[in-house]
Amino acid sequence: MEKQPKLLSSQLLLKNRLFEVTLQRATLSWKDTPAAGRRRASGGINGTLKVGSYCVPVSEIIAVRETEVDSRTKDDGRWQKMSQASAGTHPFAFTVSYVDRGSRHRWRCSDVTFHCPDGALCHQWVQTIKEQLLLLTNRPKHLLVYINPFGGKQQGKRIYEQKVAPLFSRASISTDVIVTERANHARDHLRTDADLKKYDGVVCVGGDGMFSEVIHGLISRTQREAGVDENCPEEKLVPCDLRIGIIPAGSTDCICYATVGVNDPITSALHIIVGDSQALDVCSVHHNSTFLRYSVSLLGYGFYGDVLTDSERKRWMGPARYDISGLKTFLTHNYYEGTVSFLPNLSCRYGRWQVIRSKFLAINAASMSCACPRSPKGLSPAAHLADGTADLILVRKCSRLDFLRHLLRHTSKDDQFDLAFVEVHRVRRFRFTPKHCESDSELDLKESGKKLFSHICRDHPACGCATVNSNWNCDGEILQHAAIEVRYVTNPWAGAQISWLL
Ligand SMILES: CCCCCCCCCCCCC/C=C/[C@@H](O)[C@H](CO)NC(=O)CCCCCCCCCCCCCCC
Ligand SMILES: Nc1ncnc2c1ncn2[C@@H]1O[C@H](COP(=O)(O)OP(=O)(O)OP(=O)(O)O)[C@@H](O)[C@H]1O
Ligand SMILES: [Ca+2]
Repeated sequence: MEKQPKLLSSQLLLKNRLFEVTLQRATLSWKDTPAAGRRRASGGINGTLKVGSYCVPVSEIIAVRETEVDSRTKDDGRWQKMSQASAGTHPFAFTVSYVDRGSRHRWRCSDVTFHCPDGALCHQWVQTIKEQLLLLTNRPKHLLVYINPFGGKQQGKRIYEQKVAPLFSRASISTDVIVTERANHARDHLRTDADLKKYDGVVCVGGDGMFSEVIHGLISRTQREAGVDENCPEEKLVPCDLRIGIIPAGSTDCICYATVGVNDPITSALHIIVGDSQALDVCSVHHNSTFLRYSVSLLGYGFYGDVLTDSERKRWMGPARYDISGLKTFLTHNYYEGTVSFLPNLSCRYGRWQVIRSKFLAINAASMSCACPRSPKGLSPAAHLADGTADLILVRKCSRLDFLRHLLRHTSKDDQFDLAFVEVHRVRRFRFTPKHCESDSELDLKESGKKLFSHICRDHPACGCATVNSNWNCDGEILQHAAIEVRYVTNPWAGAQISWLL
């Protein structure tokens, strides 16, 4: 193997001890020098070389700067007193901020300060690291940020200002920040007003609903500019070339959790800074030939539709609304009759549609795992993020106790699909027609002012336990139609590349 030359190698002081510091093969490393005598054992970062040795890939360096030398310096958040001798022999210093990978996918920004014997050497280190950082072309420089001040526990603004903005500024990322004033403010601004050429990405501070606003704004704008008709289900959409980042500040945060592994604002900010990206599946939802919405996480009819419908009236409760509405919906135990048709993801290009007519407690299409703090492995743990398919989970009518067994398995290691009344299919397209609008009378019913959910189930006139139709929960938004057709909007064979996370 060809030996790559060291870009830089010097003996520098770190916390009053001499370290051999090298920059080589896009990695900054430092290790105790033999002259430094016996060392206490110390844990490594980002892959330990050995005791007292550390390395950080340049791709995980956030920033480097020359530092004022005081006889006291701050390392790892603690004040260290530099000995007079060290301050005298090494009066120049530079600080490297880097990603410190913690446990369970949690990232933090740590600082390490190296002291140099002369100013020229210090300057050379800073310049060389800066030059290496400039080679990383996937990092964003200008971002457009939308903050939903009312998402989740209404902490979006504080989270951004206290945890995220200081990191963006340290990484020399410039931002235009818009605090939204109404629902769909971000979507409409992206769709028509925003000067997108100025930015390398769009960041939303909020939950899944804010991410949904951003993808709707960006996808619609891109299609309009390319002359693609979103209402036509057969049209192939043009991919957007802006990346989208999420700073989690919502109630479910499942898109963030399922892509990053944790819903932590600092971790997400660091992923954005280092330019990480992840393709996501996006599916389009149509009713007849009318475009309704795009979805990236869950399309849920029955249980999750009813939870959402009920929870919207309890928004003031914050994230707890889902637990209260979840309990209420569970106790109500509604089921819905209808026909699900789907195109399985088989290797044959012209697969056959399968049709299932039944009574369902829930019909869930998970385009990704939908992992979230309530369910760390998600609704469908094996669903892929960008394969052009969804896992269609059909939960047929069963007893409350059986449904509880199914729900409980979302919170444990047990298989939620290994139950007689649950089946799961990996699909590229699907349709649903509720029994009561099989003749396409749904719209007429709505227009004549009859609320569908006020209909009493014919099977249970006495108890009134079941309504005729549920609503679709589309990434946390209620759809206006129960009869829908869903397809993955990009090439079903290559996987979707429509939107991607920073
Ligand atoms: C007994 C405990 C069972 C716990 C079962 C937990 C399953 C949780 C599965 C969460 C799946 C989230 C899917 C993501 C959907 C997002 O696009 C959307 C927008 O953010 N969020 C929701 O719709 C928000 C959906 C939130 C749903 C919460 C459901 C809570 C059910 C509670 C049932 C209690 C039964 C207790 C009986 C004694
Ligand atoms: N300024 C605003 N005023 C009122 N609603 C807003 C505002 N900005 C955005 N919204 C709407 O708030 C809704 C919820 O936002 P968001 O997704 O951020 O939080 P959440 O619903 O609590 O979290 P999750 O979607 O993760 O469950 C979205 O539908 C969004 O359109
Ligand atoms: Ca998928």
